Amino acid sequence: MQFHKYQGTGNDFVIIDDRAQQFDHTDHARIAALCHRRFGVGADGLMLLRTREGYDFEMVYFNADGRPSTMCGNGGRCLVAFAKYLGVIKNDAHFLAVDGPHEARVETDGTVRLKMIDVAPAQLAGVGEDDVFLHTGSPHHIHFLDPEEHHSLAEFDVYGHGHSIRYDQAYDPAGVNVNFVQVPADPGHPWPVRTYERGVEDETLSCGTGVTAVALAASARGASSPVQLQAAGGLLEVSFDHRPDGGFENVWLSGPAVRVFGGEI
Ligand SMILES: N[C@@H](CCC[C@H](N)C(=O)O)C(=O)O
Repeated sequence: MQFHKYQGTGNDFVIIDDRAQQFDHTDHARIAALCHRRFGVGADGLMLLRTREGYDFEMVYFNADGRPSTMCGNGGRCLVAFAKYLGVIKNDAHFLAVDGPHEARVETDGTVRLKMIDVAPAQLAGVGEDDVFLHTGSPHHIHFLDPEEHHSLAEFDVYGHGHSIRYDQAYDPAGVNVNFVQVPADPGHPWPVRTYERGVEDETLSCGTGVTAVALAASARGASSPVQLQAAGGLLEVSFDHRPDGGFENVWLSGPAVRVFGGEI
């Protein structure tokens, strides 16, 4: 069986053209083995591109632990680039993912823009206003670093703090992804973000639904659409409109999505 390796700002995926539905999606141990960084191909997740009536394709997503999960924004963007590579789409896509239908577009420079689900208002997720929760297709806890306490996100212990919030009782039993954000000196500058991902159980270089959640949360702190987010693996952009109820609509995530290599498994 052929596989393809893609990455979107360093969030990397094994992708399989499963239009013939020959991949055993119930074999979670095999999926985890393929994603293993030493014994497998190595990836943050695995996706199947399947056919689906009424859509260009269906996205079936698994985390690196081999289990199916909620929406993956960078994965969705990579799968759109893969659909173009296969000739399943030209530049525009309409596909089905676990959180519902999505539109997407591949721009001439290769940037892939993905429309995300509408998002409910941010909820406070701690004692102060530095912690909020948003569901952008996947659940995200966002912590804004206190500039008095932490001068640099680069030196912050993302694994240690992320792991403890991910397993906090408040998020039982599903758990949560955890994003740490440094407030830039000027809200028009890129917002530095680092993310601990559920299902990878480690920091990843970028998380699409995560930076989307950060951009929406940052709008309460002076950021206006479009917001640029500096993930460890590259730059992403999120645009959105405010809804009268405090939620968000017309949310678009944009950035690069690149084929790295392919092979046989
Ligand atoms: N990397 C993804 C998020 C993937 C899902 C996440 N690990 C979860 O289980 O919630 C993204 O780009 O959004």
